[in-house]
Amino acid sequence: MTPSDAQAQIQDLRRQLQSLLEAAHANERKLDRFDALERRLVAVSSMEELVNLLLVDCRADFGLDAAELWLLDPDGELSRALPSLPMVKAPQLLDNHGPLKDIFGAARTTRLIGPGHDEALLRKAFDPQATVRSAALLPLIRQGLLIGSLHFGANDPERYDAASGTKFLDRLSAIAAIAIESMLNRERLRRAGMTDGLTGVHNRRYFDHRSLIEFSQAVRHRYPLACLFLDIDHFKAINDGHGHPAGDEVLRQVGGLIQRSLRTGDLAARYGGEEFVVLLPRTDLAGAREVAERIRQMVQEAPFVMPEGGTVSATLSAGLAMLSSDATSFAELLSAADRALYEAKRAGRNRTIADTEGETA
Ligand SMILES: Nc1nc2c(ncn2[C@@H]2O[C@H](COP(=O)(O)OP(=O)(O)OP(=O)(O)O)[C@@H](O)[C@H]2O)c(=O)[nH]1
Repeated sequence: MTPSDAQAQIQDLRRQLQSLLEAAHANERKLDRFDALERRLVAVSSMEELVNLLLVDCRADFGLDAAELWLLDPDGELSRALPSLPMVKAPQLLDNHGPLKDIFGAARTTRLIGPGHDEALLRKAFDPQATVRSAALLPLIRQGLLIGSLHFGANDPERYDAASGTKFLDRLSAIAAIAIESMLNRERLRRAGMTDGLTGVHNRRYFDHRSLIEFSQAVRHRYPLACLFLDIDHFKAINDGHGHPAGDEVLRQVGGLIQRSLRTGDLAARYGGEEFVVLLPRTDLAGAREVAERIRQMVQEAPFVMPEGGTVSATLSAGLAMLSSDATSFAELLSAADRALYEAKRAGRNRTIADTEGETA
């Protein structure tokens, strides 16, 4: 070997060493980023924070071009809860396992897709506008069940290829699945604490809390606030004539019907047995009367279909009051609406009566 050959060999070895060092540094940085992400994942405190972390922050931190989260939501629980949450990008909710099966089949392990492979799957897994050329599709599994999937996509065709290792990604998907499951459980508990178990509308506890906020907002910003008390007529006779479960079913359906008649920002709650209360912020007397009458008529016309067959009919009475300009407490509004309800019952039921004492509109 000549001195110049030896020199060239040393140069070559230096280059190899340099590139190994760079790869080691790159891996270390990658490990640090995963580490930081894992720590943030286990510390999130709300569903929206978790979704933003997986879809927005991950994308920025890892230099991805697309990120998607699919969550299985067979009974529509998430589709009811998520729209009210402030999220930059929402997860896609699946009402069945089909799309997850298309990706993972029976294997349910991380799938790396490089260029020229499974392009139809890439189009399914990402927004059609994203020009994803390679991707990592991560299954989210909890207690042996596939609960969703997390998709990372890159325009760079070399970013993910089938031969790469998936150790980091497997770990990330396991932690993401735990974080999602515990967030869903927390969200369920939170909602259960403010929801009436039978009718699905808010419970009295939540109403007591929210009504004080609505009251002070209406006073501060000087906008009208209407309160309705809605009480099913002769409910005892429904229970006595058709049985308690039939009474429960009527209550459940009336609750749903009230909820569907309201706008976002209105508040409906089950106040007691067969009595509901509704708060309508920024609504004047005429508007509130219209809402009460709409609900009353819908109840009057509804055949309440029973699960074991047959129908039950019902009517309800409504008492309506407006927050008066000199009101000093929310209780005054409640008792005015209650008084009006009493009048509606006394006048023959199945009607709406507005309290006139505190009326300002
Ligand atoms: N099925 C069922 N019944 C309930 C529930 N909560 C309260 N009730 C019943 O609702 C009935 C209310 O009866 P009342 O207060 O006498 O009033 P009403 O028969 O509706 O008569 P008016 O309000 O005067 O038209 C009672 O028989 C309660 O037992 C419930 O969750 N489910």
